[in-house]
Amino acid sequence: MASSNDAILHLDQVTRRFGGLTAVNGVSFDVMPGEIFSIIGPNGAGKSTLFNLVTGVTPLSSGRVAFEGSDVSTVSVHKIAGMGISRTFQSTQILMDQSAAYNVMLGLQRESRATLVGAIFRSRGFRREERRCRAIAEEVLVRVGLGGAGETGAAELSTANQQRLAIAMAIASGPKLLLLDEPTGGLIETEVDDLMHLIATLREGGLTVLLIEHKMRMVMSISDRIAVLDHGELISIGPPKQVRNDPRVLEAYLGANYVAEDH
Ligand SMILES: Nc1ncnc2c1ncn2[C@@H]1O[C@H](COP(=O)(O)OP(=O)(O)OP(=O)(O)O)[C@@H](O)[C@H]1O
Repeated sequence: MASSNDAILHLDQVTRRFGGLTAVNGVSFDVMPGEIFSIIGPNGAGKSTLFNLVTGVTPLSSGRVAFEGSDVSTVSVHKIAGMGISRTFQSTQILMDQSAAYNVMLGLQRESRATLVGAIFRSRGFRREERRCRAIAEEVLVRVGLGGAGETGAAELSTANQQRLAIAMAIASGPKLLLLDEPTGGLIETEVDDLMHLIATLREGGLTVLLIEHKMRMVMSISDRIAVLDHGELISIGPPKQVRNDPRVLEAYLGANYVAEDH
C-alpha cells in the first residue's frame, strides 16, 4: 500500500459521535489520486456522515482528515470546497424553476471564492464576466452530456439528466476530488450504465471520485477499491473481488436483510 503522503485524501481514526451513538468509529483509509473509491454499507452504516466529515459539513469528534497532505480536520466547509473537494447531495440542490445553465453558474458560486457569481455580476465587468461564467457553464454541461440543454428549465429535465446536472454543478469549479452521494437514485438500468460511463469519463479527465452507492452491480464494476462500513466501523477494504468475498461483508449485508443483488 502506498504511503499516505501520496494519497489525495487521508482519513486517520475518523470518529463522529451523536450523543450516545457513534455514527463513524475510528475509520482510517487513503484514497489515491485518480481512483474511483466507493463506500458501501447497510442503511445507517455511517456513509453520509463520513461524507459530511470529509467535506467539513459535520465537525469530527476525533481523528484527522488530510487533503493533498494538508490537515483539513477543522477547516470550514467553504474553504474545503475552495481547496478542491466538491460533492453532490442525496437530495440535490437544484433550483427547479431555473435553467440548467443558471444552476451550473450557482455551482460555480457555491464552490469557488474567486468566481462568486453575485460579486462578479455587481462589478463593472458585469456583462463580460457573465458571458465568461455562461461559457464555463455551457462547457461543463457538454462534459456531462447535457450540451444544448443550458436554457432548458431544470424541472423539465428527466431524473437522469437532473443527476447529470447535479454533477455539472459539482464540477463547475474544477475540483480534484468529487464526492457523489447515490448518483443513481431513481434511475433505471440503462440510465445507470450511462451514468457509470460518465463517471469513468470524468475520472479519465483527472478527477478522483469518492462514491456512496447502493447499486451493487455499479459499485462492483466501476470501483477501483471499496470500503465497507457497518455500524460506523470499517469492516473491509480492497478491490471489488476481495470485498465481495469477504465473510464479514456478507454477514453485514445478510444481517441487514440485504439480497446480494441490486435493490
Ligand atoms: N445529525 C445527526 N444526529 C443524530 N444522529 C445522526 C445524525 N446524522 C446521522 N445520524 C445517525 O448516524 C448513523 C449513521 O447515519 P448515516 O446517515 O451516516 O448512515 P448511512 O450509511 O448514510 O445510511 P443510508 O444508507 O440510510 O443513507 C445513523 O444511526 C443515523 O441515525
